[in-house]
Amino acid sequence: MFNAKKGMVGIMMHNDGSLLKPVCPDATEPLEDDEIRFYEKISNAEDPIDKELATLTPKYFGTQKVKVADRDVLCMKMENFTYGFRHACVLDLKMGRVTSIPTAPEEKRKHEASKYLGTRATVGFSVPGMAVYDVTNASAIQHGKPFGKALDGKSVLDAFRTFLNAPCGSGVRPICDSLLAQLGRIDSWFSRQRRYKFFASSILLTYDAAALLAGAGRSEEQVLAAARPIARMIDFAHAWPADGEPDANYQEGLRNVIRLVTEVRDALPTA
Ligand SMILES: Nc1ncnc2c1ncn2[C@@H]1O[C@H](COP(=O)(O)OP(=O)(O)OP(=O)(O)O)[C@@H](O)[C@H]1O
Ligand SMILES: O=P(O)(O)O[C@@H]1[C@@H](O)[C@H](OP(=O)(O)O)[C@@H](OP(=O)(O)O)[C@@H](O)[C@H]1OP(=O)(O)O
Repeated sequence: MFNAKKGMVGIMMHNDGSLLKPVCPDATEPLEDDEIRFYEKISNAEDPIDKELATLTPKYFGTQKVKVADRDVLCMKMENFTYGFRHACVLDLKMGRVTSIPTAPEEKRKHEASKYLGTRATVGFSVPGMAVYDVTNASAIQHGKPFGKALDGKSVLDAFRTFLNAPCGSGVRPICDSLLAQLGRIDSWFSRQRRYKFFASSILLTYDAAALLAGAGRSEEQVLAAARPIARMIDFAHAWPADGEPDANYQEGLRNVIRLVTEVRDALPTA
């Protein structure tokens, strides 16, 4: 259960269905962890840009200490987008060509710059994880980092097709449309904000593929109500002050994510 590398546990689920994300292993109080400070700031914000940002992330429910094998682990409690899903599909997109903060030690910068070159250099993001329920073959697939490291600017489109269950045809269209509308809100926020540059931060895409099992004859509203598609920003351990500049590193990847989902949608057959 402990992650030997980071010396801590992975994400856990609370009895009420929310997520418990362990924070920096050395932090025993919330003020010692950057990501907690970030969520506290935006969830109590008066500033309109910060307030809007809070609507583009999971809802934050504060912190909680959790006993794991006799250790007190400090966790953030947050909204779980896949709670209650029967066939959860989850795509984690780590945004930006550059994923280390400007003051990171050279060794860390070099290590980060050496990974996921096939997608970072072409589409400006990487795919550290993807879980899909493949409706056509009735099988659940879980891909880790090696899958994302093997992708390039062309094959990443196939990964999006697989993730979106494109072979299911026109039933997938409302899911794509909903994801695109939500990604558009994130893009709009980035076009106006000049407060942050995010490093190694992700966009999470989720939906329940059980919505596609019922077959033809369902209205778009019925598919959407069952699929509950979500596109949100997650993972803010490395938020950096932007000093009045746009976050071009994140925006490049985001525009390509929007392009790829649009390409999958536009190639679907009409109903
Ligand atoms: N709000 C959420 N709802 C549903 N699933 C989530 C949510 N947040 C995170 N996850 C799942 O947990 C995974 C890890 O999340 P996150 O990147 O925030 O944690 P992490 O500890 O920084 O992970 P890593 O170090 O592997 O990047 C995501 O890829 C996703 O599968
Ligand atoms: O070893 P990897 O696969 O490159 O994964 C890294 C790694 O977990 C790294 O942690 P650390 O070893 O620097 O503590 C993560 O860095 P941050 O915690 O600073 O974000 C990286 O994000 C991981 O990279 P990735 O998930 O992109 O493969």
